[in-house]
Amino acid sequence: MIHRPLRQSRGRLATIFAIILCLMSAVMGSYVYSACQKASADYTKLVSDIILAQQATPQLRTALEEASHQPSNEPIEYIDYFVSVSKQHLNNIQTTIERHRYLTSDVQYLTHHFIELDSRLSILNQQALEAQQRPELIEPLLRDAIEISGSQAWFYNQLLEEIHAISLQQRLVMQRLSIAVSVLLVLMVSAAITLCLAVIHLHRQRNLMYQLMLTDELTGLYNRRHLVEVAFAALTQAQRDKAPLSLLLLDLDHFKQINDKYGHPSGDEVLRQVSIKLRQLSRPSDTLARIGGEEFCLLMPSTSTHDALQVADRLRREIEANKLSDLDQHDNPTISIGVTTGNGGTLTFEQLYSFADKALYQAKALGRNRVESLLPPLTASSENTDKAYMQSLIS
Ligand SMILES: Nc1nc2c(ncn2[C@@H]2O[C@H](COP(=O)(O)OP(=O)(O)OP(=O)(O)O)[C@@H](O)[C@H]2O)c(=O)[nH]1
Repeated sequence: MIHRPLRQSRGRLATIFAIILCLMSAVMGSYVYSACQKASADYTKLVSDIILAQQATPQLRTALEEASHQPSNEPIEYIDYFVSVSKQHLNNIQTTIERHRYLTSDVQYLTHHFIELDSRLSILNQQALEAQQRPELIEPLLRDAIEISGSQAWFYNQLLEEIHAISLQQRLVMQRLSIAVSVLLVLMVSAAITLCLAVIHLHRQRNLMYQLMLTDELTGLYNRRHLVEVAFAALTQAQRDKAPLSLLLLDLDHFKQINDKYGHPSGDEVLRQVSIKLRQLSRPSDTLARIGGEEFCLLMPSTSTHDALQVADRLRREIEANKLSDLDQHDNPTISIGVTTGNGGTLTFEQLYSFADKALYQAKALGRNRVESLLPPLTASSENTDKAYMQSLIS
């Protein structure tokens, strides 16, 4: 049998372990959630926006270069077209970037290029308007536009490289994520198992505690607390059914001498052996309890005084005949028994007990190893009959 404090500390450990597992699961869960968000970000639209912008840039540049070789009013239109297409691409890219919050922080360092390119395109637009009045401005304007398209090409390249690096990170995150999910699953399963074990353990503890509360540790018989509870219910039932309820008080004779001669452990063994014998001899519907050192009680529902006296005498004879190997033959224990019966009246357990106790006292006084009965006043008339019957049994 496992020692009780050990059981308790095991239960506490299981609870602590379960709490730690739950906390770890929560931490892992939040990590998995954020990693999932990161890994699931879709940059396809952004990449296609950049590639479109990248593809448009050389065409615009070529058109601008061609326009610079044919001095006419047409370059202004080219510049207008260049500005509006470039602004549109920049806008698209910026909007898509803003939609991906994990990406925004990674490309933060490129933000000022956005602003710069945008403002340069706006200035170019203004200058194009002026150049309509002053044709000499067209040439420097075209040079500026070509330079801006170069900056754009560099910028788009940078962005693509950045996204490529981010997608590599994503793959890494995916790998870590799958490991984390596996760990999380293991943790959750362990937590569930530990919790189940803790619940089972607590349930067993509770049952054991309940059993300890109701039984006598030395003999395994019921204790006084349980007897009183059962007696209360049995008395109520007996009163309702107007049925008899008998109570036997059994006390080992000269038990002190056994203790003194053979020692306390042997005395304990005698108590255990006598308990086993009494349990074997009593009916399952009766309640047998150890209520004191060497004192036992047998509660017998629906049993008349006549039947109770028969049972008592059988118990007395069996205990007397039951030879215990540890003791010398003449030291074999005997018992004295006090019997009483409630006949459906309003007797309490304490009153019934005091009648049985007085009967037991009488049995001791009359020489021990015998059965005596004492009935409550209302049924006293039957007492003489029982006593006469008992006397015949004893003699
Ligand atoms: N070994 C053992 N002895 C116990 C236990 N409980 C009580 N006793 C002993 O039981 C003895 C009871 O002594 P007494 O009350 O004088 O009763 P007795 O010697 O049986 O004498 P009578 O009842 O008058 O026949 C005492 O010596 C107690 O120490 C127990 O759990 N184990």
